[in-house]
Order: sequence, then structure tokens, then C-alpha cells
Amino acid sequence: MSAPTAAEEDLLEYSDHEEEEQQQKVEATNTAAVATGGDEASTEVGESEKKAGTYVGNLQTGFKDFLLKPELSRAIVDCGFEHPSEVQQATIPQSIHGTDVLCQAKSGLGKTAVFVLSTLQQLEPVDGEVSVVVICHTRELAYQIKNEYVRFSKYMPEVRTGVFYGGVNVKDNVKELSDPKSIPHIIVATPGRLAKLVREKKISLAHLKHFVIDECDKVLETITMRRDVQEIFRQTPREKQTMMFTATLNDEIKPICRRFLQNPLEIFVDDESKLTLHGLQQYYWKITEEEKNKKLAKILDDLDFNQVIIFVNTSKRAQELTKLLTISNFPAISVNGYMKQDERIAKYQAFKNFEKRICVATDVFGRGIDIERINLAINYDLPPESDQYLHRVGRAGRFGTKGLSISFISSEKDEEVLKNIQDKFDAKMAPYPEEEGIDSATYSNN
Ligand SMILES: Nc1ncnc2c1ncn2[C@@H]1O[C@H](COP(=O)(O)OP(=O)(O)OP(=O)(O)O)[C@@H](O)[C@H]1O
Repeated sequence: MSAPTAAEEDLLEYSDHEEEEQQQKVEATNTAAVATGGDEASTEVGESEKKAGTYVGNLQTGFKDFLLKPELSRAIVDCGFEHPSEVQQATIPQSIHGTDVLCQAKSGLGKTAVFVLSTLQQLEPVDGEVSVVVICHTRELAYQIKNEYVRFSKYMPEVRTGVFYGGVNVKDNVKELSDPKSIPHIIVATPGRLAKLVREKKISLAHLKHFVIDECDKVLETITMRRDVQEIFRQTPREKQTMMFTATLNDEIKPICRRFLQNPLEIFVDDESKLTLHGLQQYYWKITEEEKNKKLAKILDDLDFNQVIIFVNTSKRAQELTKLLTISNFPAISVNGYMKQDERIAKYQAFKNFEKRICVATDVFGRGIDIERINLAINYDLPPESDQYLHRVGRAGRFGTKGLSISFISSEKDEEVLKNIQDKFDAKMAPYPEEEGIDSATYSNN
């Protein structure tokens, strides 16, 4: 097979969900389970898992109980983390010792810190050797994860982290990889660009110790990405730790994940209704397509939001809506697949820095993106499938905070998806109370 051209390579990375979607069928069962070695006859996570709405597990447990390196413990304190969340408590004690992990846990409850802390704890940096690879499905998420590594390795000045994704000049990557003194010990990458660098022997993964896939269901269900991941994986040593994370994991993708894993710790929220975020109020609003702009303006006028993310289903619609909002005096940022990569990252950073309060995005921002001040997520277009809904609304109400989501329902297809969401996730979605409004105290964290 010939190597892909630059344009093809860009296509290998997920941009907007119109490209590839698979309807997923998941059977919900009634246990939140931790199992090892692929044995799904599992043990329960613990009492705290059963309490609806809890995000911090046993408050007696502190990060100090994990006996992390002092330089890591200091960085955790600096980041303001006081207690590990449930998923962190359930996973870190084993993952810091090199156990493989397959982990499904709610959005926004700190899966990133599980693999960042576990890999940094075990890392012994050697010049010229890549020890950790983290793969994720979008460039903005790769950039965000790289920043998490920078934050937590603050007191480990010898550790270098690099980020590689399509849409930027490959020569810059090659330059960084050509000198042992600049080769990153930790690489965060999207699959297309990393596969290219591996294929062209610009990078050696012969010393790799940890292989992580974030949003693993998305990465592995998208055929092009799965092919790239396999190609990369084949270039890594057999003896290594492999970890995978997501909020949604259906029964079809689980066995595919397991092919990469050896005797893993498995953490599943088998009862999908437990994936609903309890700090998040969810509403739907049945309106026509033509009414959407007027109703959106009403929401933006009426609600006292901190930052809002508005999801649409195509890049073209993102651009048009951003333009319309801006001329209507709602200054908005857009992040979508039509933009040049450096512009996309700049907009992401500007929104994260609170330079604008409104962001119109496609599914480029639908998963993983962590912006603390977002307390309102609007589905201007409903996504075509229910898992994606869960990821999108999870951008509001991060780490147990309060938030609000409003979804426009304007077609028969939307009605169908709405029903699936309500059946699957036990989401208590109410009609949007246009007349009486919503008390801002119920969705503000101030
Ligand atoms: N123990 C903790 N204490 C306080 N804040 C935390 C803790 N762990 C994580 N956070 C913060 O919670 C937010 C959400 O974490 P993160 O992005 O890792 O969630 P996630 O589980 O990966 O979500 P998603 O499934 O949406 O990608 C981040 O801002 C992170 O810094």
C-alpha cells in the first residue's frame, strides 16, 4: 500500500462527525464493575459508586495514599486537586505499577489525570528514547493532553513532552525528532500523523514503555484511525503497559480494545444510566428549523451563562452561525474542520482563556475538551446518535460542577435520537421552560 499524501493524511484524523458514524447498540446491565483479566463477573467499585451524583470517592483517600513521587505530589497540590475522584481511586493504585487498563468512566471526572499521573510516576527519562505515547482522535484534544503533561511534570524539568498532529508542517516534527536532546520522552499525537512519522522511520518506538489511547472507542471504531493505531502499535515492544479510556464503550468495541491489552484492570460503567451527569440539567426544545436562530438568541439573552458551547453538525453551519451571532451582537468563536490548524488551536486557546464566552463548534469539540467555565451546552443540531449527545453535553458540568444543556429537536430523526437518549441514559430531560425561565442558581457555580 502506498503512503498517504498530506491531504489524505489529514483525512485520517477525525474532523467532523459527518464523516463516519456508526449506530451503536449497547445492552445496559445493572452493575458498575471493576474486573481484572477480562473477567466480567466482576467486583463492585465500592459504596461511593452507588451514591448518585458523587464524583469524589471515599474522602478519606488522598493523593498521598498513592505514594507518588514528591515532585508529582507537589504538582498535584499546585493544580488544586484535593481528593482523587472515584475513577482515580479505582485505577491509580494499579496503573502506577504498570497494569494494563481498560477504563470507562463518566465525562469530566478526571480520566486524563489517571494516565498522566501513572505514566509520569513510572517515567525514567532517557535522552533519545520515547517512553510514552498517548493517542487521541482530535488535534485540540492532543494539544490539551500535552498541556496536562506539562502541568503535572512542572517539577520534573528533565521530562520533555511533544505533540504531533496533522495540519502542521511535518518538517517541524522531523526537526524535533532528529536530535536526541529534543526528542520528547512523552508524545501525544493523533493517529494519522504519528503513523506517518513511524512509517517513514522519523521516530523509533523501540523503547516505548506506555501506550495510551484516550477516547478509545472513537479511535478504534473509525477504520482509518484503527489501521494507523495498529501500525504504530506493531512498532512498539511487546512488554509495555497499555491503557485505554473513554466515557462510552459498547459491547462491539470492547473485544477490539482487549486485543491490545494483556491481563488488564477493567473498569466499566455497565449500567449506562449511570453515565448521566447529575450536576447537569438537561432540556429539549421542540422547534422548527426556521425558529432555531430566534430561539438561540432568546436563550443567550435570557440565561446567565458563564461560557457556552453551541454544537452544530457541519463545519459550514458552524461558520454561518458564528457569522450570524457576531453580527447580532453575540461575539462568538468558532472551531471547525474548515479552519487551518494553527487557527483552530488559537481559537481553542482563546476560548479557554475566556477571551470569548460563546463558541460554535462541530464534533471537533464534542469529546474530551475540558473548559472549566462552560456551564451551558446547546445542541443547535442534535447529533445523529445518543453516545455523541452524552459526550457533547458533558462539556458542561465538568468535575461535578453544575451545568445546563438545551437540545433543539426539529425533525423526526431528532425525535428518534431524543427517545434513544432518554431510554439509554436515564436522562431526565424536560421541555425547555420558555415562559418561566430557569433559576440561574441551579446552573451557576459562582
Ligand atoms: N482529583 C481531582 N480534583 C479536582 N479536579 C480534578 C481532579 N481530577 C480531575 N480534575 C479536573 O476535572 C476536569 C475534568 O477532567 P478530565 O478532562 O480528565 O475528564 P475526563 O474524565 O477525561 O472527561 P471526558 O470523558 O469528557 O474526556 C479537569 O479540569 C481536571 O483538571
